[in-house]
Amino acid sequence: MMGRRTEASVALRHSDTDDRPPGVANPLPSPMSATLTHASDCSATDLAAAGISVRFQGLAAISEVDLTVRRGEVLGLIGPNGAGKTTLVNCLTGHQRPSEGRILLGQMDITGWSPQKFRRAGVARTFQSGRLFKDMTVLENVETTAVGLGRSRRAAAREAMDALDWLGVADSAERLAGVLPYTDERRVAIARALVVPPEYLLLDEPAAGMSDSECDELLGFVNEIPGRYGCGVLLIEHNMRVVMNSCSRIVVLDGGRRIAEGTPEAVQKEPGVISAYLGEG
Ligand SMILES: Nc1ncnc2c1ncn2[C@@H]1O[C@H](COP(=O)(O)OP(=O)(O)OP(=O)(O)O)[C@@H](O)[C@H]1O
Repeated sequence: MMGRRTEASVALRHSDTDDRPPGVANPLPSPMSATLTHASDCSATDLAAAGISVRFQGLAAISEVDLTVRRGEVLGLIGPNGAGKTTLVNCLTGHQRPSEGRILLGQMDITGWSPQKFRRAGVARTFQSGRLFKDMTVLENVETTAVGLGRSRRAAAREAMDALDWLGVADSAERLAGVLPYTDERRVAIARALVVPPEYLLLDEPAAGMSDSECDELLGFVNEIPGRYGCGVLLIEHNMRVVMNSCSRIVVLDGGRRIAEGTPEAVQKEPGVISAYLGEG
């Protein structure tokens, strides 16, 4: 995982359009400037955190954070290690109950729902660790999710193969998930999250530990998800080159607080962001 200074140096050097790598699609048109968004501004279908705080035995992991994910966008969530990114995603997917604040799906308050209920409502995620069932085949891993979401076995098998095929891992369908190479494991985890198409997909460092080319290839798929599946994507990613190329909008956390939000160009010029990454006061 990259440290503060390394991430910053990449972020601050980067120009958002000029050196886009092969395989990484053009970013979506930017829907907003660097203005802040609050849950009360969100549309009927947005997924939003409204004033979310989480405390662990007195430690404030995140404090009064607002964030809105919209259908059709790739929203980047960045911040130094320990900034609260995973905790926020856990709240947005039902894996962590906030100490304060609300999670909204459109106008519906879904705070406190179970992760299964979030998924049935259309909010899917992947984890930093793949969390595949290692003694099941790749196909069974994806198929089981679809059956759990109400698909017949036949429809589940078909949709699972479609998702695996699109992500380039259909050849591994009958292999045990436990023997997959790391990059394929990540792709299968995304296939599982997409199998009954969600309205929102939250990806927690999907390319962590990959080489630059593996990372670009995977993020090429991520960029296509909104167009192909019609959903909104929230992407936690430490590789700033990838974030700046992939995301139409970025939210920055530091010390559990949201310190900036806006387009990649706007965010990387924010003094608070530069300071957070450089550790300057
Ligand atoms: N279950 C927990 N119990 C106690 N403290 C926790 C727990 N989960 C997270 N924390 C703390 O909350 C803070 C935010 O952690 P979190 O994992 O959300 O940050 P992050 O931005 O995702 O970090 P990283 O980039 O390293 O994955 C950290 O100080 C972390 O140690």
